[in-house]
Amino acid sequence: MRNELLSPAEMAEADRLAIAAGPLDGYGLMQRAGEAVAAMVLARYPAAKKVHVLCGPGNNGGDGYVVARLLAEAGVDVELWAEGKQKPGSDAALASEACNLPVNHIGHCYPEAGDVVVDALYGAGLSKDISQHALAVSGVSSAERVPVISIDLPSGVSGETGQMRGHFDAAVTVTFARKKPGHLLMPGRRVCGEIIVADIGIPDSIIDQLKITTFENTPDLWLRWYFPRTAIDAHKYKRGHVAVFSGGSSATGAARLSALAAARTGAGAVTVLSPGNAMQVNAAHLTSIMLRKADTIEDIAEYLAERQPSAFVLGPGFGIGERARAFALRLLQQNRVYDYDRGIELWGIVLDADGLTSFRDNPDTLFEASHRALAPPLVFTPHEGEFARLFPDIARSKKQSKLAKARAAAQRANAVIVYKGADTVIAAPDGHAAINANGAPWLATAGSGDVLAGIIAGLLAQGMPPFKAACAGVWIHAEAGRRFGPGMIAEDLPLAIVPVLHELIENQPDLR
Ligand SMILES: NC(=O)C1=CN([C@@H]2O[C@H](COP(=O)(O)OP(=O)(O)OC[C@H]3O[C@@H](n4cnc5c(N)ncnc54)[C@H](OP(=O)(O)O)[C@@H]3O)[C@@H](O)[C@H]2O)[C@@H](O)CC1
Ligand SMILES: Nc1ncnc2c1ncn2[C@@H]1O[C@H](COP(=O)(O)OP(=O)(O)O)[C@@H](O)[C@H]1O
Ligand SMILES: [K+]
Repeated sequence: MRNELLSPAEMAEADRLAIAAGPLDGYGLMQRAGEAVAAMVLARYPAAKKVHVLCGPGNNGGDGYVVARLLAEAGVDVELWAEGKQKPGSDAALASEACNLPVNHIGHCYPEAGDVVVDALYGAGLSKDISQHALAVSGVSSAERVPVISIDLPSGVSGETGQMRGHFDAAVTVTFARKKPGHLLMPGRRVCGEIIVADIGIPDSIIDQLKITTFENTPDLWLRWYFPRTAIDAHKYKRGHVAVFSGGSSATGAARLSALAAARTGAGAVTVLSPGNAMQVNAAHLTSIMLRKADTIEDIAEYLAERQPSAFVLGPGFGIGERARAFALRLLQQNRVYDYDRGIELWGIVLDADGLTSFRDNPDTLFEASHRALAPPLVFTPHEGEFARLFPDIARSKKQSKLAKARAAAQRANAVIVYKGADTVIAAPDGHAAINANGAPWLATAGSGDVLAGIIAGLLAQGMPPFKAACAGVWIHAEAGRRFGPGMIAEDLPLAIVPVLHELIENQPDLR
């Protein structure tokens, strides 16, 4: 499955290249788009009393005229409703000329129960708020439970940002060639319904020419080439050793959740680094996970020299303040270690929660350390609040999408950013980014983020490159939560990832 996400500008470029390469011209692509939508409507809604096709002035509307013509030819009762002025000579104008149905003004459209609405008002060209008339049709459709089939995007949703300027609530959205970021980013994702990607004759070779750097986060992105393989002669330290910093005696649970998750993800050994005052409570709750005292910078230096762990988690339940800053900066002083034989980084750091918030007053000290030439691979896992503390100006931007914000932050921090939420975005400093879409609201439970940090560290420790480790970690975490469903608490998650891992490995013969 191809999982590139195309911005509206990239889609327009694909369109241009496809038309230049032939054999289809713009009008031909529009016919194919209309055919795909009409076929879907006929297959899904064979008993529709009436199909209302709403056409805007641009090419989205053009697709709509093709749909209306094809459905009418198939014997469906079709009514056409339009708004806006078409450009004379445009493909859309040609499509409307080829459709002989009477055109009514959208202001008079009142769909009734049993009807179907095809929303072909605005797609990639959305440039302002949708009209009151369009909103009224959307409202009546929802109230009457009339299914809306949106062409390309629910009108009002930006394909670039997922932001909405008034909107339709689609049952199905049919888009072309590839999904767009707006199909996966909130709030747009909420109103797309089922998303169908139709092939309209733009070949993969054209998409390849665009050098796309935005992807839907699916296993295709990281499973085949990057997922850790466990060598037949592995021993525990060869499988990676994760160290997780614990908070003080009343805040140790978060670190243990991370530690357990790292171990379940396949790290061969995991150690909780605990303040002296929390050793007792940690010891009482750990079995396979090791425990070691780490109160000072010197303790960390000693540990680093002695055990050479392959990944750290710093932040969950750690406490905000000078100690977190000092520990993080000490880890960042350590040089990266690249194993040229195996082609892997030998260690990396996941900074989460308090590890991020501790730098809110002076994030530049963190960024200076992360930009040092030999600094180790870094993954930050902020939720929205933590993101705003570290990157307040980026967070404030009204214009930028969550995708653009995560990219800007990754560049500034020279770290992989996992900008969490229902539409988690993973972005790398080199501009690659992925949007995650397999989660479920059950994941919004205290400690869930701590588990995610542990999963990512577990993968980093096994030599997975940081962007791929972050993408895989987010997907596995989301998949485990989605499958577990209601009633899940963070304690359940480390065990819930096991069947997900089994399935991934089953589906990839050379990982078995
Ligand atoms: N390969 C492909 O990509 C293919 C794409 N195809 C289809 O083309 C679609 C993109 O077409 P498009 O570029 O003509 O843009 P579209 O969304 O029809 O709107 C542009 C017009 O609407 C106007 N307008 C915008 N918002 C408005 C508002 N809220 N309220 C009122 N007016 C508003 C805007 O006005 P302006 O900003 O110019 O003032 C302009 O006149 C794409 O989504 C897909 O369906 C297929 O044909 C097959 C191949
Ligand atoms: N509505 C949702 N749908 C899918 N995933 C969600 C949703 N809400 C939260 N999540 C995920 O749950 C996790 C919560 O992490 P975080 O906010 O750090 O929680 P905590 O600090 O309690 O561990 C993140 O991975 C986030 O992406
Ligand atoms: K639309």
